[in-house]
Amino acid sequence: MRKLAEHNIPLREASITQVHSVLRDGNPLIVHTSMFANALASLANPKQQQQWVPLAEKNRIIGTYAQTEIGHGTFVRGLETTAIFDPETKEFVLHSPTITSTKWWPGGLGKTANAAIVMAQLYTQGKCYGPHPFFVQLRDFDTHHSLPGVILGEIGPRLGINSQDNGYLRFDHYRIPRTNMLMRHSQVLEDGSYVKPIHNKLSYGTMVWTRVAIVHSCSKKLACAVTIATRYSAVRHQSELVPGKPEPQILEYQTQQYKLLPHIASVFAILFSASSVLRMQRNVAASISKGNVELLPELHILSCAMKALSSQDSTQGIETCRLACGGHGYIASSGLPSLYTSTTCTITYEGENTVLLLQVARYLIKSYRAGLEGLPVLPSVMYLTAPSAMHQSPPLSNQALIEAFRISSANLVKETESRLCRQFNLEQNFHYAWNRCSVALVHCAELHSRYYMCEKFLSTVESIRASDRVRSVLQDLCRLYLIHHITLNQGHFLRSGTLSGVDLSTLEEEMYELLAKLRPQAVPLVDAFDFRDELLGSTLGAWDGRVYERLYEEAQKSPLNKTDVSKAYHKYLQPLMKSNL
Ligand SMILES: CCCCCCCCC/C=C/C(=O)SCCNC(=O)CCNC(=O)[C@H](O)C(C)(C)COP(=O)(O)OP(=O)(O)OC[C@H]1O[C@@H](n2cnc3c(N)ncnc32)[C@H](O)[C@@H]1OP(=O)(O)O
Ligand SMILES: Cc1cc2nc3c(=O)[nH]c(=O)nc-3n(C[C@H](O)[C@H](O)[C@H](O)COP(=O)(O)OP(=O)(O)OC[C@H]3O[C@@H](n4cnc5c(N)ncnc54)[C@H](O)[C@@H]3O)c2cc1C
Repeated sequence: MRKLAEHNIPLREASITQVHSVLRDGNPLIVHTSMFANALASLANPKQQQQWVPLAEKNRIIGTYAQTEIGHGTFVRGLETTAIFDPETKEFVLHSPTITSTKWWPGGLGKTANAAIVMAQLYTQGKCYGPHPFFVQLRDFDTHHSLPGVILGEIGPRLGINSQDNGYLRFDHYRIPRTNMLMRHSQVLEDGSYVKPIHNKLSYGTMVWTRVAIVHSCSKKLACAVTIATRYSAVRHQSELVPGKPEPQILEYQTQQYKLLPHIASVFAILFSASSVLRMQRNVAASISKGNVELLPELHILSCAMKALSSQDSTQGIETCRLACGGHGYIASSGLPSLYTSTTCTITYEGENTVLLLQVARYLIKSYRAGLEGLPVLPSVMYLTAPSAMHQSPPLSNQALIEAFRISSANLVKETESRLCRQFNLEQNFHYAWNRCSVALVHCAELHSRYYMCEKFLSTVESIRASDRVRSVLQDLCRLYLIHHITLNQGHFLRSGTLSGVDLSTLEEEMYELLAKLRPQAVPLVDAFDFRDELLGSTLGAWDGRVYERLYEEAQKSPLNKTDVSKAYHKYLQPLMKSNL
């Protein structure tokens, strides 16, 4: 917090700095500095902002974002917490009517936060208007005691991020002023009448913002993991590459290069996509403040697509890096286990990935159908019905590979849409038919998202300002990324006829050459991420490469090493040894 103040960084931008990496196992303020700060910035009206933002900036108010309930996470429309307007007192009455309506999970809610943005079903004049955000004080601002009518606590240990006190929260007819409803987009007036927003999903804006921030953070986490595993692979010598010769650095093994280099490339692919979605988000935010919501659906879909892909890629990449370090990757001091546990949650939170991919698929199918009917579709999906440009680029050039992605994705959407129609004819119910096609629909979304990420990687590398040597390394990395993902998805390319078996063999051959070509760049590339040792927090990945010394020094810190004979010997082991059991 002191660093943020020193550098004049507004609270809501803290999450896209490295400030949170300092505490590797999560921290209780992360939702305060990210979602809470953003909800105030984007959902509160100017008067409300004047009232709460300065207090939040000074950390007098520490907030969280309380949406998920123990019985409802994905399906936001199904939330049960109610906020019923009482025109007599001009207050909302917040209530948790059932066990399933208990708020569950919000970060920092357990012990840290004294306020929350609560998503609750808004009722006024006897009518329900769906989930809306409310500013709710939970604890006394001086004593920190929870207020009467507010029941809260911490939910217990989790797979990771245990330094963050995820909490639960219930309301017992708890009253808040009318003016605590966040009223930038929709309002309840004094007489109880409801003023609707210009787009009915604007109250979901904080989720969209956070999905974009998550893409950035996934790139950083993966960059940490590849830094650790690559440096370690340059220090570690094992086995014989040629019988009788000295043990080589494990980075010399092609299989090790295959484990690491595509994930180094992935850091750039995710980062460049994140920057592109962030730019779009800033444009959309500016348009919304002028009353234009035209591009909101496109932003929603791209943020869903990139959040899903980047969380999946970084989680898998971190696990591959851990495995690439052999036994030492399993030790906590390597830093890799906590990187994994603090990243795998991004697959689930802020929209479970399958659910987000189905949102993307819904958009793809709708856009495909609109395109066929000659209706306007948004830029990122025009390719679904636009004529193919496959033959315009030299065979197997980068452009040709991007075109192959585009055509394969369009082909898969077309095929899945036909399947959906056939299923609809059988079921006579769109929703059942949709469910019957949902595995294929997720594949459509994944391929489209991968195409977008590949395209962003390539277009950024082509336009980036860099020296020829740096550009050439980035071009090789980008090429490796494209080929790697084509080989992983080869079925789609063969099915669409965009690449032949011979093409795939040629590309595979090139991939193996690229691994060897990029091997000398591996350490400089991860050094260029420029993580301080304190941020990496790894015995395996420190800049000086003193892996064994650090492992040994770290072992000395184990509490069990404080005494030669542990208490457990006297209490359990010695009696056992003497017991003839
Ligand atoms: C340091 C690191 C960082 C900081 C890290 C910070 C730590 C974070 C900690 C974690 C915090 C949390 O998890 S907070 C809780 C997060 N929870 C979630 O993300 C819940 C996920 N669920 C949802 O978002 C929704 O329920 C969703 C699945 C989209 C379905 O919503 P609905 O049922 O209301 O909508 P649907 O019927 O499916 O769709 C209706 C239409 O609305 C559109 N639509 C749906 N959502 C939209 C949206 N947000 N914006 C625009 N449009 C939207 C759809 O595209 C459809 O368009 P048409 O097709 O045109 O009709
Ligand atoms: C570490 C962590 C921190 C969190 N922090 C917060 C926070 O600060 N604030 C907050 O409000 N929430 C928070 N959450 C909650 C989080 O947002 C939800 O867990 C998430 O949205 C998923 O919802 P769920 O748990 O209900 O899963 P579910 O929706 O029950 O998902 C379970 C399974 O059902 C499937 N499924 C669900 N719906 C569909 C569908 N329509 N079609 C196909 N399959 C479906 C999913 O794919 C998944 O496989 C946090 C969660 C975690 C793990």
